[in-house]
Amino acid sequence: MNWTSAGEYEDIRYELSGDGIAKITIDRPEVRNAFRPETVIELMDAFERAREDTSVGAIILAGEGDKAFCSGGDQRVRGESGYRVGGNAAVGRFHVTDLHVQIRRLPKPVVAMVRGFAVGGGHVLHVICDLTIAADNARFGQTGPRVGSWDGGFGASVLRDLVGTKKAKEIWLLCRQYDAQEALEMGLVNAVAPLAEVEEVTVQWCREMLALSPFALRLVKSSFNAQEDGYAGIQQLAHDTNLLLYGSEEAREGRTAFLEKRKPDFSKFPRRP
Ligand SMILES: CC(C)(COP(=O)(O)OP(=O)(O)OC[C@H]1O[C@@H](n2cnc3c(N)ncnc32)[C@H](O)[C@@H]1OP(=O)(O)O)[C@@H](O)C(=O)NCCC(=O)NCCSC(=O)c1cc(O)c2ccccc2c1O
Repeated sequence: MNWTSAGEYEDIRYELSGDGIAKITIDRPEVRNAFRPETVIELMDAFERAREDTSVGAIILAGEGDKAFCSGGDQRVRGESGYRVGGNAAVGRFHVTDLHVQIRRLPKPVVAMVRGFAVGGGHVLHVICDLTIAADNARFGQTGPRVGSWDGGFGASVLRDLVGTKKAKEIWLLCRQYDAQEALEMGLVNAVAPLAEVEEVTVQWCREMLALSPFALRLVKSSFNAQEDGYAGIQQLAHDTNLLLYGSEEAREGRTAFLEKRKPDFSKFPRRP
């Protein structure tokens, strides 16, 4: 696959396939692609770039190298109140909270391509993605309670939706690791491919989606989130469908009547049964 670099970053890479796929890669292999606040800020910028680019229809999230997708928050910059910008900011926070919401809200499918470890906050990242394609060397797990942390947000609720309550509790309470085949069997990933072929397979899945109606895919994603994300999810689905209403003659009559300072005439539009 020939990727073209399309953005200048320090901790990540942003690349385009040329046929509608953006690939965002966490590029910190020396720490198994752990993220620091700066990494998350760059990831958010790249996801926004992919969202705004109308030539992009699917996004791959990956980690550099074969050893890890992502090992979660960089423990070297973890402070008393979160992760610290520059490693020494007086007050830290969880920048990743906003990234989770951004990936859920992004109206294009996001596919995690997992090679090696997806653990801790790195595991949560793949859980939040719409699909996961795992290499046969992938290993999954939560590590929070081992390092004095946990994620009771999407990292618990969406995980439970995927694998069921007992299994989700097992994953969090025991901090075990699971291989790619076990992950497939429990519904944590969509497919497993040989390490050497995982990118080809991931791109193929993206291309299958690129051949489909982009607006239908947008609605599929927001309808799943509507149930899982409560009011915020309903808001996303409602606003997405309002985009469709805006394109109708009926809605145009309302806007045009306002601009022409007359009463709208909706009489010609059916009151659908
Ligand atoms: C990922 C591993 C299983 C890999 O093991 P392996 O044996 O292959 O490699 P090493 O252990 O030798 O690691 C190589 C090298 O990388 C460094 N490193 C690895 N992970 C991290 C990390 N997360 N932070 C910093 N550095 C890391 C390691 O120290 C080595 O460095 P050397 O200098 O010695 O070469 C294994 O490495 C592993 O288990 N890593 C830790 C995984 C982990 O516990 N992650 C943090 C979980 S908590 C979290 O991620 C988290 C983040 C958030 O933002 C949250 C926000 C809100 C709520 C909760 C959050 C949250 O829980």
